[in-house]
Amino acid sequence: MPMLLNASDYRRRARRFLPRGLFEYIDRGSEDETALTRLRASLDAITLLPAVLTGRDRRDLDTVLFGRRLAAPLVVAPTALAGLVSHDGETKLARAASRVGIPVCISTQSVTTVETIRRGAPDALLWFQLYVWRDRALTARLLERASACGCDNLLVTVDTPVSPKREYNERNGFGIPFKPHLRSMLDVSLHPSWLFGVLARYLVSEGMPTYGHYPEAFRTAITRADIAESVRIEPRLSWDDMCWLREIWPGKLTIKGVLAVEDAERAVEIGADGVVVSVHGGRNLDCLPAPADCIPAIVGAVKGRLTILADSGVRRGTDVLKYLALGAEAVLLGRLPLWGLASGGEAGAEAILRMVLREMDTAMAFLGAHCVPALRNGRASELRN
Ligand SMILES: Cc1cc2nc3c(=O)[nH]c(=O)nc-3n(C[C@H](O)[C@H](O)[C@H](O)COP(=O)(O)O)c2cc1C
Repeated sequence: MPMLLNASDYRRRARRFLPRGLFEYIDRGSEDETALTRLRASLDAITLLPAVLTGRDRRDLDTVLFGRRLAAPLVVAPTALAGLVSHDGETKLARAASRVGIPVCISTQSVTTVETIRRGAPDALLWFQLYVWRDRALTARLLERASACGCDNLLVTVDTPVSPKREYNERNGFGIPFKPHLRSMLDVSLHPSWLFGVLARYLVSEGMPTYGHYPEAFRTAITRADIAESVRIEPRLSWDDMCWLREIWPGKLTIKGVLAVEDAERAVEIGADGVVVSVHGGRNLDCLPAPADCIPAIVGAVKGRLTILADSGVRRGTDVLKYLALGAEAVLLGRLPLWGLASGGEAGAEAILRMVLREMDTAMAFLGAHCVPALRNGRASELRN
């Protein structure tokens, strides 16, 4: 087994294990992938200023988020189809996150239902990510299920009104439901470990994997346009919908995909508890600004009235520290846990999370920051180039 010492090692291993269509679905961006490049450039441009001679030799990463103590200011981000990366992948991610002491956010578009994930990971801190479906009654029913499973934070994703343009998915024949064609069949057959270790295990148990939360009729009769239409992501989503969700959702409400100060202020007005400053990992609109460039203004406007989370582009513990130093209270990790999952299942997901924690700890030692608030309040926040 090759040494997996950083995120690139895990990514390389994931690339070998996964069919190309699935690997690229996870790895790549949209259109010309300039958002991906911008994300890295923005994080790389940030420097952190250390405090020396602090007289301390231990760092504490624990943090209080939405009133709950966590082992670290990290969250496993919602990622559609994580269950394709490893058999039962979403439950494995939940168990890995639970062992590390951080929450995991289940996607509306997970392969495995929230009920099954809860059964497989009874101690996990579960959050739920919502794509609002056109049929609000079906949407409300889905939320009841998430709440009944103990999901205590709802992340409503508002940055995906339409399907992004990801040309490689079309070229690779990657789509849901999976429609076999020559290229994708060849791709799968060239990855026998995935074919037998993941796909075949679904085929012999529950059949072809698909979106587990979608109504039975949608999953079995995809050609029935009326059903597909009812669970289409609502393209006309508005602040009224957020008010409706605030009324019906009993837990914390966080809006994911906010970049403008005005939108963060609206989030406060409708009674949201948090926002995620995110560009969806550079997977949606290719000309969005980088979150690092948006966080300071949002923090300046709404700090103390909203919990501000961030994601996109994190590949090192130092990237997490940079988002924290800009004022985010926690950071979501999307691709990293998936690469860990592909590399070594549940143990791989846990290992990559622990690697990020170690990288954070080492960097905090260099920075003279003994705890997470010290990063936010200390010299590390006087840092932008
Ligand atoms: C394969 C994949 C699937 C994703 N699916 C969802 C999703 O279903 N809902 C959502 O809100 N965000 C989704 N995202 C975005 C992540 O939640 C997160 O914003 C992003 O991955 C963070 O960037 P990073 O991957 O660079 O860490 C997905 C990301 C990836 C990589």
